[in-house]
Amino acid sequence: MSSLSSKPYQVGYALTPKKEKTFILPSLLSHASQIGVTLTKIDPSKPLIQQGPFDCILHKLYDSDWKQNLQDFASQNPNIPIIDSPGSIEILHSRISMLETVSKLRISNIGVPKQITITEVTNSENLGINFPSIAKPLDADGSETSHKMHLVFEKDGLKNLPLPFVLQEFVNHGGVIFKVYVAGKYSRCVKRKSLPDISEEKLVNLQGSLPFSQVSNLTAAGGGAEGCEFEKTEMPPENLVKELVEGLKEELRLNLFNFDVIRDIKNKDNYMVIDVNYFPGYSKMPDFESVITDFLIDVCSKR
Ligand SMILES: O=P(O)(O)O[C@H]1[C@H](O)[C@@H](OP(=O)(O)O)[C@H](OP(=O)(O)O)[C@@H](OP(=O)(O)O)[C@H]1O
Ligand SMILES: Nc1ncnc2c1ncn2[C@@H]1O[C@H](COP(=O)(O)OP(=O)(O)O)[C@@H](O)[C@H]1O
Ligand SMILES: [Mg+2]
Ligand SMILES: [Mg+2]
Repeated sequence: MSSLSSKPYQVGYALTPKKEKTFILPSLLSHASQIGVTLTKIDPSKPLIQQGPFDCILHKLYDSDWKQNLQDFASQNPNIPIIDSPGSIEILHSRISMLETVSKLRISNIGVPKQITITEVTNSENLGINFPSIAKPLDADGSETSHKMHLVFEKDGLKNLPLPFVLQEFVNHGGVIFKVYVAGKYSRCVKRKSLPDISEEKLVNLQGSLPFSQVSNLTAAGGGAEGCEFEKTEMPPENLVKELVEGLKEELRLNLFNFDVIRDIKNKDNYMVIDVNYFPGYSKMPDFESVITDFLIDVCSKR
């Protein structure tokens, strides 16, 4: 539970309309205001210096005018925390660099699936990637297209996919994914349903590629771990999650992110990180209001 902040704090936020709708919820505003934290909308098209005063800035906008606006503000207000630095966020905008941060940590039992970047599709070359695999848009910049993925069952399935993309080996993981949310010193791991496993038997009958929107066609029941199996699925070891969170925080220098982890069904000690996102959908996390308010108080009081 949040404790009363020592003084009133003003937090300015600059978000897309969609993000504002899912994050700036009445329940967050009311919890924060009870504790002395006011969240105020920033007009990103006007100089930040003329708005406020703010004790910290929260943002998830990436256009160059906004980045310039932030930089001008930062040079005049070097002590006001900006959550987070655009330079640090940028690492997560490529599906290659986002996972390189995980590989750099060299934590035993934690890896990433084998992946390569495809900029053109030729007939001859051997890609060194096993099928099934997933084609993911290289850019993970929050655009509509950045989430449009395809399951690819054979080399022929690479034709006609939007370039450039990352081709990543599909790892059977029992249809359950773990999502780890980080907000400053707080972190929380939750499980969610994921894509179903693809057996060798199923694979022989699958051709070409399939957009994710049609993946439910793969299973009679509509995909993912079925009710009971999902409930029974064990969470990953707490110390492993903690090591990963601390390592990623240090490597990325970010306060607000989440990452997706799967457990390899072939070797249950092995975990793979498949995705890292900046400022994810926190409202789906347990205790969202108090976690975010406590985080904001922490940031504002440290400056
Ligand atoms: O990948 P998962 O874990 O499902 O989380 C998604 C991504 O983080 C999206 O960010 P992006 O598109 O930048 O990858 C984000 O959209 P926005 O931040 O753009 O809104 C969604 O936030 P909510 O819309 O708050 O649910 C969030 O639910
Ligand atoms: N290598 C993989 N093996 C198995 N399933 C995967 C793999 N990569 C992604 N998935 C599945 O696809 C979903 C979307 O992929 P992800 O990389 O998380 O994209 P997004 O950035 O759109 O969330 C994941 O939540 C998971 O269910
Ligand atoms: Mg994801
Ligand atoms: Mg993502």
